[in-house]
Amino acid sequence: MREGLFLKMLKYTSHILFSFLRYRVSATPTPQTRCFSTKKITRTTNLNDYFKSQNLSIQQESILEAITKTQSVFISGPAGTGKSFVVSLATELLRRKIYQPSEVFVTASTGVAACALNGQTLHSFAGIGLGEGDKEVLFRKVLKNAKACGRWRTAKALVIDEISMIGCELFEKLEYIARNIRGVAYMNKPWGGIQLIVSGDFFQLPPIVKQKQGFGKEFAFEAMFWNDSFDLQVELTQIFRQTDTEFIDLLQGVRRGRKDEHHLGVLYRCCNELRDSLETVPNLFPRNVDVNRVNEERLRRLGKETFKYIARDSGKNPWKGQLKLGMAPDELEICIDARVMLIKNKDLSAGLVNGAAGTVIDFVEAAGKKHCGICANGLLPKVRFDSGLVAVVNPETWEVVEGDVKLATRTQIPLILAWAVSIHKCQGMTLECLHTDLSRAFGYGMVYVALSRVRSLKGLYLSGFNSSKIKAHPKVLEFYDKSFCS
Ligand SMILES: Nc1ncnc2c1ncn2[C@@H]1O[C@H](COP(=O)(O)OP(=O)(O)OP(=O)(O)O)[C@@H](O)[C@H]1O
Repeated sequence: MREGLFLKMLKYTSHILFSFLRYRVSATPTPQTRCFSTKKITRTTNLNDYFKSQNLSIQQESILEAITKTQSVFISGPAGTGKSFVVSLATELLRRKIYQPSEVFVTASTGVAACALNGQTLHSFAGIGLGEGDKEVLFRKVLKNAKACGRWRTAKALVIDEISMIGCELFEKLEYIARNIRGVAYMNKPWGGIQLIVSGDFFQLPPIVKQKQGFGKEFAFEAMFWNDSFDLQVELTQIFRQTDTEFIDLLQGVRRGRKDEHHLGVLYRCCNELRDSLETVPNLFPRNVDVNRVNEERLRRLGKETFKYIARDSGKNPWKGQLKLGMAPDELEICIDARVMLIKNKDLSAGLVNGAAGTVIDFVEAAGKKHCGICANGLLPKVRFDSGLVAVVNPETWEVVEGDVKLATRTQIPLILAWAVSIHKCQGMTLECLHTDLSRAFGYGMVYVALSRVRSLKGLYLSGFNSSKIKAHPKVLEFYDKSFCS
């Protein structure tokens, strides 16, 4: 009886404590020169000291504390609030301190997002192929797949990044599989008792769903068990990517589909400021056909000798296939003066980070076997980054890891042509400057994703902009107003 009362009080106190996290606080800009400790978490790490060394915001720290207590958490918030950053720390924490590495599965809705976390797509983890068929059909499909069954049954924690692109139907089907595959003892628990760490911003790119007729629900938050799936739902509010308060306000408005006259004026001015210097600025396009066309045209226009780098892959499908869908291309063709962009963090302190743009200035002999056999002549590109830093870009390896086991790898030069990039591919990136042609923007959230990549208004150039392209889905607005009211 007493124990019941104690548990109730504990639940009530934690409810009060965490309900404050559901409320927004004003976006406070912070300096961007903070550096993070690269210290690894081990079983003996003192977590208070570790959190301090990471310069976490109060909200970020509270999330990690809740995760340490094995709570299931939904981490949301505007672009640049550090959702992915917290997810990476949470993964380390879960693997090194709370569970065994093999009990923690890291997934994302898309190949690009999964590769960024060295994880796998949610579809591959679940063993559901394309996810077609009703929940019972998929459940039986998973039962026939010993490896997928093994994953579901060993999982103690499941990380899902970029949830905005997972549809409601799929979320419900996966919950059903989790609940039914893990044995009778877990049938009454949401997700069969697996601790969920889910992250994403529903104001960003929505799911591409083939709707079952009459289903009527699109977003994962509309799922039957959404609220029961989490002990804590947090909207991070402190923005780290931008520091200029006017730009932060503008982005917050665009995120919620607001067409404030002052902000529209600012955006239309960004259209008028197109200059010659645009030659070197990355162009973000809504559609891949435009991306490929522009990159191809600009490469050929240079008329220089090109060098090809062919990705080297290991492992089996579907993991190998997932790496193909990631950022590193099958074949990278570049030449001197080609505009390129880094697609992996190489040296945070030197600013060699995912999204850093530059120009190829030379090809140099690779020391030792550093070219990893991905280019015929053994030469590696030397790039002058826009920050002024010059670096030879060595091959990097992307991995699909399950626990401590590598399922597949791809080795390639971590560069892509950067005259043009698709808005879908740059979700998650931070860019110093960009030009985006929004004339063919479609759907909800696309304008917001494009604009929020850049650190400041100084670096933003627009064309084809029309205020009707700023759109927030009414259901998303309602969900955020209900769940994180101010
Ligand atoms: N506590 C922090 N202190 C300083 N910088 C931080 C902190 N948290 C995150 N950042 C930095 O802010 C930038 C944006 O973080 P991140 O990409 O994780 O944001 P996000 O919310 O996932 O954005 P998006 O929705 O666009 O993917 C990164 O450069 C990251 O290193």
